[in-house]
Amino acid sequence: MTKPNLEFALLTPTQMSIVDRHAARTISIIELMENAGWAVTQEILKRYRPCSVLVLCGPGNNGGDGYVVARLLAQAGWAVYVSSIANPKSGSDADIAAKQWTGMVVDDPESYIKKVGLVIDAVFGAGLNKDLDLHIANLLRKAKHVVAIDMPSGVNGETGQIMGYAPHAELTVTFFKAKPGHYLLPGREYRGELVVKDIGITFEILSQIELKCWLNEPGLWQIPTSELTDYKYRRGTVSVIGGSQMIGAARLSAHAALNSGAGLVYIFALGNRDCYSASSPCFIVDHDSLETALKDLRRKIWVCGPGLLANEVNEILPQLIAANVKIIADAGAFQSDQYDMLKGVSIITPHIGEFERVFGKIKGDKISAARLAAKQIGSVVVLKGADTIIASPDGRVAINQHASSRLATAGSGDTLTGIVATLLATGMPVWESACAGVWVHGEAGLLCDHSWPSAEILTENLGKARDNASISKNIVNL
Ligand SMILES: NC(=O)C1=CN([C@@H]2O[C@H](COP(=O)(O)OP(=O)(O)OC[C@H]3O[C@@H](n4cnc5c(N)ncnc54)[C@H](O)[C@@H]3O)[C@@H](O)[C@H]2O)[C@@H](O)CC1
Ligand SMILES: [K+]
Repeated sequence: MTKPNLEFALLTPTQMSIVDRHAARTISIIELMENAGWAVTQEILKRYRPCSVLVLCGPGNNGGDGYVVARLLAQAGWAVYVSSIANPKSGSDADIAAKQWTGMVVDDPESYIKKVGLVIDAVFGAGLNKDLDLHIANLLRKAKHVVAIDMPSGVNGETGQIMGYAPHAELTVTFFKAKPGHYLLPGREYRGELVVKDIGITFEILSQIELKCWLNEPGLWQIPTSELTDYKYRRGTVSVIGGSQMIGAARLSAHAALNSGAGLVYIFALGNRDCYSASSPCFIVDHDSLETALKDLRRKIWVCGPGLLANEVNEILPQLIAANVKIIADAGAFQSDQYDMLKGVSIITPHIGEFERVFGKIKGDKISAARLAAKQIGSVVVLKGADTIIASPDGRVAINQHASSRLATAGSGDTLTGIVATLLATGMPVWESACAGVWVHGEAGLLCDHSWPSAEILTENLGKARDNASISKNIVNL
């Protein structure tokens, strides 16, 4: 069993409170709060000129951090006003921090919030457990420049969903590890610049937590690099089912497989064979039956779905599943709400519309929905979007932020299937192949020198994108 990656681990607020409890054995909460406040203050001093500041403090430890920031900014000579949105519980750590604030406490934050140069949002952090009251929302709504401690109040740290209201922060400073809500939409759009600060909690504590969620970055997975002794079969063989009518999608997928490093790419055409043959001298277009193709033990990776009609998928997919090959299913494979037909594939790559067609409307958050779907069909689910989620049936989830709107073009999904197929063909494990493929896809878009690449142009950048993903990283492991 490989050790979980610590560098890119994301912690839910619940996991973070477990970390706090373990940390409290060696470092007191009040000390952690002092460190947190100090860390936030340093980041503010780096970015803003001295100005008047209103610190909005909630009743919990997030508010406690706020009182520390207020004290340290005042010590630095800033004009600081504090407003207690709710008083901390008597004797609590936040209460201790509040008592150390001896400056101005204002009862009418409304009259200050528009006048001050900066608002520090220390209302709620990890402890947010219900929608923001209207009066808190209306107050925060008036703030112009906001620095959020841990999370903009109202952003759910686990799901990124907005609970009633949340301010748009320019900067969010969080502690020890980022939270999924910092990267999931819509939360990601509310947190501004994100800084993760060490506040004295050691990484060893993470061995007490069952890590389940990561940011999708190189180092979470490793892509094989090219070697002197490479030969085409070692690079990997990818086979793509080509539709009889919509022949562009399978070709894009096949091109993406070739350009991301597959040694051989076959197209098994269900019609229009000559068009497939003419489209690239590098494709091998099958002339024999599917049964014969599946007997070739080197052809273990198949793409099924791009450009396929429902009846074509219904005919081919069961044969591929029965042959026990690894399948990446996309597009045409998502035309029915019978998810049972996907059992036996390795990876599915639906966008939200396709996902909901197969698994039903997403109720609640996307991570839970993708995890459940992965479990239901026993396959890795790549739920595509601006915050693509890659969920494994064993519960692991990666959130991808390495992408841009350059990927929002027809055929872009077909290229993703080709990349993922190539990586799977290298022998990488399934979830890791999907994660790495999503990152490489995003990188191919970012490498374009303009904002509007076609899917064909994306495929041209894939070799370089794969190289960039392979650049060795120092991986921190327990
Ligand atoms: N994670 C860490 O290592 C550390 C965390 N600290 C801070 O502690 C915070 C977490 O502290 P807490 O667990 O006390 O949680 P919070 O400070 O986020 O708030 C919890 C309190 O707010 C109430 N509340 C939650 N949502 C509400 C709503 N919508 N309306 C009204 N009341 C609501 C809760 O009932 C509870 O009383 C973190 O966000 C961080 O800022 C630091 O102080 C120290 C170190
Ligand atoms: K906050």
